[in-house]
Formats: sequence, C-alpha cells, structure tokens
Amino acid sequence: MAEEVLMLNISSAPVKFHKKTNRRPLSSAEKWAQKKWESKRKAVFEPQESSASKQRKINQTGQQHTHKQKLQTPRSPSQRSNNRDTEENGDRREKSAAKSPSKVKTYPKKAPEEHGDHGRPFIKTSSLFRNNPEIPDVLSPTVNQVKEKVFTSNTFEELNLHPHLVATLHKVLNVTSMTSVQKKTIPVLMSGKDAVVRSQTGSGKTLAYGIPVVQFLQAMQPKVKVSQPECLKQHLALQSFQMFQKLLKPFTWIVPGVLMGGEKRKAEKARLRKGINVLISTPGRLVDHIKNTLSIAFSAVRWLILDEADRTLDLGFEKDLTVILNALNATGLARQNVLLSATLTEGLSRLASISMKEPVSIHVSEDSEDTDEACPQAAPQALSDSYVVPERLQQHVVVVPSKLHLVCLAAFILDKCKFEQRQKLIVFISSCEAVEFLLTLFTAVLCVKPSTTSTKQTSTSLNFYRLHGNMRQEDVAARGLDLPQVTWIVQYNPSVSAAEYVHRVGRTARIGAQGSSLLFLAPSETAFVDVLANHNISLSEMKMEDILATLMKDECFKGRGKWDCKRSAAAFEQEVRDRATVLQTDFENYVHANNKSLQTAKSALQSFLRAYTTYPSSLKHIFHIRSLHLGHAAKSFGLRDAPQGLGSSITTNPANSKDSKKGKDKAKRPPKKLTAKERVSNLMRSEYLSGIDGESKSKKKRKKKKGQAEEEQSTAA
Ligand SMILES: Nc1ncnc2c1ncn2[C@@H]1O[C@H](COP(=O)(O)OP(=O)(O)OP(=O)(O)O)[C@@H](O)[C@H]1O
Repeated sequence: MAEEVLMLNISSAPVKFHKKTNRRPLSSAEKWAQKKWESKRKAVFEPQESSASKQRKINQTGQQHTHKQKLQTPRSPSQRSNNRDTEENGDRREKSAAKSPSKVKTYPKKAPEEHGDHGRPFIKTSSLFRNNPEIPDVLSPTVNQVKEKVFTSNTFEELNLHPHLVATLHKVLNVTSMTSVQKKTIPVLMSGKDAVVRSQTGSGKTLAYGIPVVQFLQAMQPKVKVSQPECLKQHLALQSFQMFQKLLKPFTWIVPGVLMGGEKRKAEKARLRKGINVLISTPGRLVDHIKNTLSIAFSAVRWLILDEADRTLDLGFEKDLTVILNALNATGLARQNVLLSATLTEGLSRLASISMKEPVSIHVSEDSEDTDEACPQAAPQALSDSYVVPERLQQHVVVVPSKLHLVCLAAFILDKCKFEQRQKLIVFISSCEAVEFLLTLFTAVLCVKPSTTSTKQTSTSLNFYRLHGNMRQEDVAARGLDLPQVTWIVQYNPSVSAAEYVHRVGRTARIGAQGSSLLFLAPSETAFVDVLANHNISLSEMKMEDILATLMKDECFKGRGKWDCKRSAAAFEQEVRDRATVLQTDFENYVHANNKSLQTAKSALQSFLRAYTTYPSSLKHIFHIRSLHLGHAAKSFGLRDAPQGLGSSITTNPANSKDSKKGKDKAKRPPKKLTAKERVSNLMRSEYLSGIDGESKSKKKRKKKKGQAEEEQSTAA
C-alpha cells in the first residue's frame, strides 16, 4: 500500500518579496572560512585532471566520465554497494591524477574519503550533534481543553426538510444523523436569524449552512430564476461548491457557481452573465469582479455566508470584506448572515457587529446532547477565545535544534510511512520554494527502492505530493481541499497564530475520526507552547531521540561501525547518531552534487528565512530571525555551510547579478524600502486573491482609482 506524504504550504501564504540584498560585511574569520570552504568544495567537485590521467581513465573504464556524474544520482543501498569498487578505483584514479603534473591549477588534496558500510563516499559532514543549543524542557501547562461531541442521535428527518433533500443527504452524501453543530445551527438558520457559529474543524459546518440555504431556495415562490445570486459564500470555494452541487441535484433550477484564483476572468464573467443562484467565491476574486464585471449584481442576495471567517480576517482581507459588504448593503435588501469558524477571534466579533443583526451565537459544548437548542447569547464576543480541537486528536510537540530538523523530519516520515501501514501525512512548510525543495530531496533520497540484501525493509514505497499557493489552481483542486483519511499533521514550520495552528491540525481527526499532530519547535521557539495553552490547547512532548531511533530500523543508513543489538544503551545512542549523520550526508551529497540542486537549496533557505520574518509582532519574541543560527538553518536545507550573501543568491536573473552594470548600480543603491501596502500585498499572495496577474501597472492604477471612487460612492450609500 503506498503511503502518502503531502507537503503543504497553504496556510502561510507563499511569500513573494522584493529581492533585497541582506548582505552584511564578512568578518575576517568568515572570509577565511569561506575561502577554505570554497577550496574544499572545488577539491571535491571540480578536481582538475591532467590529460594523461584522463586518457588513463578512458583506457581503464572505456568511457569518459566526470567525478560529478558519479555523485549525480543517489543510489539505492544495493547500487551503492555494487559501486563500491568503482568508487575505490575512481578515488585511486583521482589521487594519482592529483599527483601527475598538470597545467591546470591543482587544488589541495581532498580530505581522504572514508567509505561507510553503505559504500557511498563518506564526505565528512560537520557534526550534527555538536554545538547545538540546550533543549529546554517543554512543560505544556495542563488546560481544560474544550471538547465537543461530534455526533448526536438526531436525524435529518426531524428537521421537516424537503423529502428530496433528505434523500440526497442519505444517498448522495451518505449522512443520516446530524452532528452537534448541525443540530444547533440548522433550526436557527431556518428560522431566519443571523448566526455566529463556532465548532471544531471537521464537524460538518458546511452542511450546517448548506442545508438551510437549499431548503430556503427550493421553497421560494415563484421559483428562483437563473439570474443573480441569491446566496453568497466565501472561502474554501471548491470544497463548498462541490457540496452545493450534490445538495442541489434534485433542484435543477437552482444553479451554483464558483469564482476562485486560477480561473480565467473571462470564463467567470460568462458564467455570471449566464446566471448563478448560489455564488461561492474567494474574497479577492469577488472584489475583482465587483470592480470589473458589470453583469455581477447583488440585488437578489438573501444570504451571506462567511465560512472560516476569521482566517479571512487573519489574512488581512478586511478591506475586501468591506468592499463586499458595501456592495451588498447598497442593495438595501434584507439578508441573512452567517459567520462560521473553528476559532472565534475578536476580529470576528468586530466583523459580526458590523455585518449582522442580533446574531445568535452557537457553540457546541461538551454536553451538547443536553441542550436542546442553540444558546442565543447576546453577542458573539460572549464566546471565549478558547479554541476547540477535534475530539480524538492527539497533539504532540518535539523540540529539535535547527541542524537536526531535516534528518528528524525524514526519520519521522520514514517511521510513519515506511514502517507503519495506512498512514497519510500532511507536512506544513512555510514557503513554496521549501515545499518544492523538500519534495525533490525526499523523493530522491528517501524513495530509494529497498535493497534486495536487506531483510529489515518492508516493500512500502513512499509517495510525496505537493500543494501550495503557487501551483496552478487545477492542480491544487485536483487534490481536493477535503483531504480524507489523513492520519498525521506535521507542522515542520510553526504557524503564524494559534488559530492557524487549530486549522492546520483540523485537517485530521475529522468528523470523529482518530488523528495525530506533531509540531516541530526549535529550542528558541518553545514559548509557542504557552501561546497555545492560552487558547486551551495542550500538547504532549515527543523526544527527538525517539524519532531518530527510527533509523535503527532502516539498514539504508547503517553507521560505519559494526552494530549488534546486544551492545549498551550508549552504543545504541551512538549508532543512532551515526545513522542520522549518514542520512544528513546523503542529503548534503545530493544537494551539493550539482549547481542546480545547490541553487534550489539556497533559494529554499532564502525563502524560509524571509518567511521567518513574517511572524506577527505578537509572536516576534518567539520567532525572531536573530534567534536563528544561519549555519544551522543551512544544514536543514542540506547545505554544508551558510551560503554567503543570501540576498543575492535568489537573483536568478543574470542582469541582476552583481557583475552586470545594472547589478553593480543596484548593489550600490540601498535596498528599496517596501511600503506598508507593498509588504501587505506581498504577504497576501494566497488562495484568497483574485489570482488575476499580468495586468499592466497603468491599468492597475486606473482600476484602483475607479474602485476607490466606487467605494466612496457605495460607502456613502
Ligand atoms: N452529519 C454528518 N454525518 C457524517 N459525516 C458528515 C456529516 N456532516 C458532514 N460530514 C462529513 O464530515 C467531513 C467534514 O465536514 P466539513 O468539511 O463540513 O467540516 P467543517 O466543520 O466545515 O471543517 P473545517 O472547519 O475544517 O472546514 C466531510 O467529509 C463531510 O462530508
């Protein structure tokens, strides 16, 4: 059974920053170290060979090959052992070549290569286990975590719904009994009231509003015509659209439609012209159409539903929501408003107060069976900021020094996906480039076919997928936004808020299923555990050593020494460290095997560092770029040393390189300061945006002026 690992970066928006050189003058020690590294690197990867030794090599091996070709493709253990003699010959050749006089400048002799039992060239990597910061004890305060019962014994028949709707719920959606949030929310919405709904992730909130909306629309007399939208729905567009398509099967005259990033605006305009009754959209896309599509009109809108409302606010889309609310309010039509989220924040309360009329606050508590209806509290702020996590979710945290992040993540993935069955992991990473880098690295190094000689390995193959905001929408949609049977959520890079943490872990343990989560923290980041505790979230600690001990199950990474399990605990620990070092060396060999993989690693490191600067000020005392050790962070991207001038390493355009005239001028000019708006708009590249790129600057300026003028008008209305 193929085990799957999904690298995600949806939650922390893919960050596109202006290229800013963050070069700082190198100290003399750094200059010396850099020269030393440079010569070592050249000695390993660009040994100058004399023509005589080249000729000798051709005679011996009968073909022309370079040192790099040997390192290019990482091998499986069996291939590695088969190549051993070739490598040893190769090394003898290189050593003799190094002796023969040659016109080309010779490099200092390369450090003697050792060969581990695995047969791969054992280029000494700096110790993973030395000079690491102290790992503090993580005391996760005991909190009374809010628990919600997911299911009730009540069925949909009790709701007096249209029989075709009940039949669709049973036959198409395979649901019979209501979840707690559905039992509380549906009657309130069917009574015509506004509602603010808080319920844990994966508890069925989509149907909690979908059912009342469809029940209302199908009962409208005269029947709704395919004209203007009657219902407007925000966020997680595709998943909601698919749900409405299923619910509306018996009611063919009611047409759902979706607007989201990745689609051509022209196609959407055509759909809007044709007529949509239930419009599902992302905020950015809808604002774009409000400003540019004449055929969109809101005079018939009777419902406004903001799902995952606080995440929309968190990503700073209040401005977009204001435009949307103004456009809706301009029609003067009475409408029903629903805000839903697993995490209620004060921003959501603010939004509720400006867009709702005496909303009923609905939250599902532990004793949900006992209360026979929603608790109609005065205002949403009555609901506390304590977050609800899925009932059967087990949350863990592991403290890992930066240098060991990469091998620890790899060991965890191997443990779950190679040595256990039926595991599906989602790994949250902080930038698109890092997702792409880790996908390529893990696919190349971890997905090696099991060697025939080893008895310990199972035949499980690992499958890695990627999902991030820079991908074409179709690809993202193809994976679907509701990810079934996910068993583990791994937050390799911590989220930017406690609410974001809840939404991430909410991708597992859905609708009453079992699930687990693991949060990676560096020793300097452990205070984040207290931030989560403030929202009634408590985690149990997992030890890094226990995760790395997985490598003892995998002969691929056998250390150089002979290992037998009868030896002492200290020997066991040393063997684990050796195997982690072998794995790290594999990663570094792969990264340093050619310039392309080296550049990819560097830009991934650069994107990670830039994403690290985007934590909100409220968390800067925990996640601050200054608390990162650049060299250690580099190791977690398979780089043997911290690349110099990280800022310039991402300028892939030669015109920008420091040697070109333009580059020289640019290097002289102080880096352009980003305005607050530019910083925000750079941060906000995400699924919420209209995703319409490629417009000329002047056209954008004209549109902005027009939008502002309309906004002033509509606000006045
Ligand atoms: N009454 C029900 N019985 C069984 N399964 C249900 C029921 N209602 C919804 N589900 C299923 O539960 C899963 C989660 O539902 P949904 O996505 O609506 O949860 P949610 O609360 O919106 O989650 P999130 O907060 O992550 O968006 C879906 O696969 C859905 O089909």
